[in-house]
Amino acid sequence: MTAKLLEGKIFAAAIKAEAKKQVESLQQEFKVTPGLAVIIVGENPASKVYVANKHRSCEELGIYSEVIEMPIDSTKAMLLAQIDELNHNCKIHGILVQLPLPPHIHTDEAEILDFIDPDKDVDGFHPINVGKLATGQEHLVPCTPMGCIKMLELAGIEIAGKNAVIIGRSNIVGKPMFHLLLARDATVTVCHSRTKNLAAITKQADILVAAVGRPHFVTADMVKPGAVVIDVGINRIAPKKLVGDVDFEAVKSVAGAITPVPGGVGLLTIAILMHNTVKAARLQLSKTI
Ligand SMILES: Nc1nc(=O)c2c([nH]1)NC[C@@H]1CN(c3ccc(C(=O)N[C@@H](CCC(=O)O)C(=O)O)cc3)C=[N+]21
Repeated sequence: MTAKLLEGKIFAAAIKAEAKKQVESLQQEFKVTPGLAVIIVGENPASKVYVANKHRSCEELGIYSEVIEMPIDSTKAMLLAQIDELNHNCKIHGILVQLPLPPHIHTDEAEILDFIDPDKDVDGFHPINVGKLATGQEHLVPCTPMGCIKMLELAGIEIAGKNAVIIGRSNIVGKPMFHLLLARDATVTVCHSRTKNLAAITKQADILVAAVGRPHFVTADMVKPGAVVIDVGINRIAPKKLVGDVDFEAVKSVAGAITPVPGGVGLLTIAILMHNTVKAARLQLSKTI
C-alpha cells in the first residue's frame, strides 16, 4: 500500500486564491491594502526561507509587506518600542515577531509577544487569542496548526469522532492543534517527551500529527495502517537537505495519507499567514467604521 500524498502547494494555492479575492474586495470597498510586518532579530539562516516565502506570497496577493531587521544585540526595550510603533501604524494590520529570539532576550519572549495588539497578532500567540481558541471563540489562530486543519478539510478528511494523536506540546503547534481538533469533535491525545509507551498510543491514531523537531522520529511501527500522517517537523540535516519528523519512505507504505517535507504543511503555514493578515485587516476596519 502506498499513502496518498497530501501536497501542500495544492491546498496553499486554494487558500491564497481566496485571500487574494478578499484583498481585492478590501481595496474596492474601503481603499485599504492589508499590510504585514515581520520583525527579525539577528541573523537566523532558518528564518530566511520562511521570510523569503512570506515576502513572495505577499507580493503575489497584493498584500503590503515590511521586513524589519533588528540587530542581534537589540534590547527588550528596543523591541517593545518597535512593536508599539507598528501597533499604531495604520498601514500595518498584522505583526509577526520571528521566533526564536536571541538568547539574551529569550526569557522576555512572553512579555514581547503580549505587547502586540491582539487584533494584529497574525501568529495567534497572544494570551487573548490563546484564551479565545481554548474557549471555542477562534479568532486569530496559529498558522501551522490551522494549516493542518484546513488541509484536512480541503482533502475531505473527516475529523469528528476520529482518534487524533499529537506528538509535541509546544505553544506554537501541539497545544493549539489540540484545541482545533477538539473543537472539531476529534478525541485528542497529546504525547510528549515523558509519555510512556508512545508507540502503543500513536498506533491508535486515525490522524497522527508529528511536531517533535527530531528527524525520522515517527517510524512505520508507530503508525496504524491507513492513518493520516501530518508531518509538522522542519529539520535541516544538511545545508540543502530539509526533512520532517516522520520517516517518510517507511511510513508512506503504512499510512493512508501523508504530508511530505518540504512541500507539505510549511506551505500552508504561509498561506494561513496571508489569510490571517486579511482577516486582521477586516477586523480593524470593522472597529474604525
Ligand atoms: N513568530 C513565528 N511564526 C512562525 O510561523 C514561525 C516562526 N516565528 N519562526 C520560524 C518558524 C518556521 N516557519 C516556517 C514556515 C514555512 C516554511 C516553508 O515555507 N516551508 C517550505 C519550504 C521549505 C524549503 O524549501 O526549504 C516547505 O516546507 O516546503 C518554513 C518555515 C514559520 N515559523
